[in-house]
Amino acid sequence: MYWHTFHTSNDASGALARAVAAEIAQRLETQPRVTVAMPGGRSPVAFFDALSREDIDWSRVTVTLVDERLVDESHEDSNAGLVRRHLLQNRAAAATFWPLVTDPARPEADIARLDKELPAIDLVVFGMGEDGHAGSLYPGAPELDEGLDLDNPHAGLVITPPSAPHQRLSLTLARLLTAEKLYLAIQGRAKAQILQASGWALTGRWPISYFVQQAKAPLEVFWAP
Ligand SMILES: O=C1O[C@H](COP(=O)(O)O)[C@@H](O)[C@H](O)[C@H]1O
Repeated sequence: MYWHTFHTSNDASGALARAVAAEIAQRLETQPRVTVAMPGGRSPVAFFDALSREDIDWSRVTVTLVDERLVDESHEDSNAGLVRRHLLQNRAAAATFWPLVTDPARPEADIARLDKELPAIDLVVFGMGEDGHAGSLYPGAPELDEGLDLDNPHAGLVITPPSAPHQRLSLTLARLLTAEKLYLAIQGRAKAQILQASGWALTGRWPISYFVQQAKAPLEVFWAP
């Protein structure tokens, strides 16, 4: 795990946008397309706005999500809506968006679609809650073991968070760890403490620990107090 520490969340968002854009540009030199899975929630707005202005060949970039709430895209809590409003703008308007949820009433149909059609993910940018949830892999969710099972053959699953609104469709840990690089964007001392503690115990109490204690994909942390 590599930590990058910044004075302000704006500094962290700008640096993360530059790092992700540089990684995409470098990959586009040797591969035809790049696919990036993005976070939702409240935190990524400044990062999305900065990344949308980066000068890369967005026409060869596919953007998908790490997780999505089972709501219509017009709902204020939709992660797809957030990506459309803040990332698929400016230069990034040329990117292709690959939504996780097309019918919130039938997530099992979207899970089958993910298994068949989700492109290979090159990069993952994700966030973490103060309870240690990563993406929508929530502690205490009845489906958590399935989501953390590295032998789970499915790309996604429905998650029922015990302490947050909406059922979710989340990519599985197994699928997220197929990425070649992981970027974790977090803010605040409480999240930093959880992340540090998660280095000591691999536990469903802090699902983030499964990303910290793995050797498949390098994890870069962008943090500001
Ligand atoms: O519910 C979610 O929460 C996490 C963390 O969100 P944040 O706003 O506290 O950073 C987020 O990464 C995830 O994609 C989202 O659906």
